[in-house]
Amino acid sequence: MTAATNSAHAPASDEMPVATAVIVLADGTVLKGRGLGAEGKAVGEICFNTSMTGYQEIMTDPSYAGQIITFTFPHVGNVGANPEDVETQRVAARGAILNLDITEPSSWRATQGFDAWLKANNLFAVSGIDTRALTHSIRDAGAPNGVIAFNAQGQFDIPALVKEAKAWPGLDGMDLAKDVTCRQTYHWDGGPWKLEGGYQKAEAPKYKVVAIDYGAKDNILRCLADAGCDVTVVPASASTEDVLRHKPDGVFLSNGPGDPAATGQYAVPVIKDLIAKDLPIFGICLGHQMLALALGGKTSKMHRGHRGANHPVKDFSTGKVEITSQNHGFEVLADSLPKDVEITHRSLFDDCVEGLAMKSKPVFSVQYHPEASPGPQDSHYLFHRFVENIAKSKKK
Ligand SMILES: NC(=O)CC[C@H](N)C(=O)O
Repeated sequence: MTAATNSAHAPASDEMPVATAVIVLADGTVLKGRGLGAEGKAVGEICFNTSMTGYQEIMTDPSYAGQIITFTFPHVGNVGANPEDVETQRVAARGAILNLDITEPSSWRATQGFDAWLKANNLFAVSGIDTRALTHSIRDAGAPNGVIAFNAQGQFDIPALVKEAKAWPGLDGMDLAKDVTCRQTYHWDGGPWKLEGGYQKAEAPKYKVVAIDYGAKDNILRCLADAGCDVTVVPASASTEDVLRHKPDGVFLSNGPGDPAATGQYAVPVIKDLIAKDLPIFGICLGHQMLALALGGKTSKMHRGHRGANHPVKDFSTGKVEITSQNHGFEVLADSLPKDVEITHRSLFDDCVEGLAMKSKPVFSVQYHPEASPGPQDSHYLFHRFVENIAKSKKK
């Protein structure tokens, strides 16, 4: 982008009494708006998400570590925040870029305003930005690095912020799973959410699953528990022995932030060992990418990535199209996959690999988010596919 832009719905920057927040991109572009949440600043990759709901789940998805999220939907914050709609307790995203100001929360579930929630989580946000223009620029030029800064007095050292944005190395080659993974092994015992009574206890589990946490969203763990898995969560650095000690019937590889090639340095050898043990394996997003690496494939950074809750994906095993929730900036390169791996799912937007499976073993993964949260639940069947694989392999 070359010029400062402001929303048609918000006063232009020169009419604004004081711009209390800025977005400063590495190319020197400055976008001015109103600060929300906590005062301070953060540097990261500026991406966009097209979901119309679920801003709290998006902000708490650990896969957004190192990223500042532009919400293309203009009304963000209008149903407030509550303690249930979070995907992790430690927020990893670095900030939010909004078009309209946050209004008073209007939902029976809200316990606080989104602004207060951002502040309580030490997150920086800016409203009054022409998010449409910013999104078009990301679409055309790729996701830029930038700084989000909120200062109530409107005092910003712009050249220093440009320097900071330029100096940030970017997500390519960055391992962030080590920052967001759990510190210790724990047992997951949360179940699905019901309108009456909120989160339930899961039904009596049938199978033991170890979930390797590279930055797992809680709803994945809830979906595994709901499908009949007794889930033990281990840190990203867990060794093969650490995983096998729990005598799992199956292993789950979680989503997570950063570059799979960087995270794979320590995770891929463990995944290779687990494949060799013939354990049923299911991977989601970063887990899918690292499974591909363990199988001999390659990943690379996408131009703008896929982030939203309306991405059509085709499942070639059934011929069905499902509308999926997505959040990825890296992809598995189809041509890099060995013969024993088939591509099971592809994006109907750009043909990108969205799922793969080994032909000879009960090992499969998807690039998108079947747990939704937010988004449609078309893909929940994958948790049952994993459990069926476990049931079959136990019968052998
Ligand atoms: N949601 C995820 O697991 C994201 C995976 C990876 N960090 C990517 O951006 O592609």
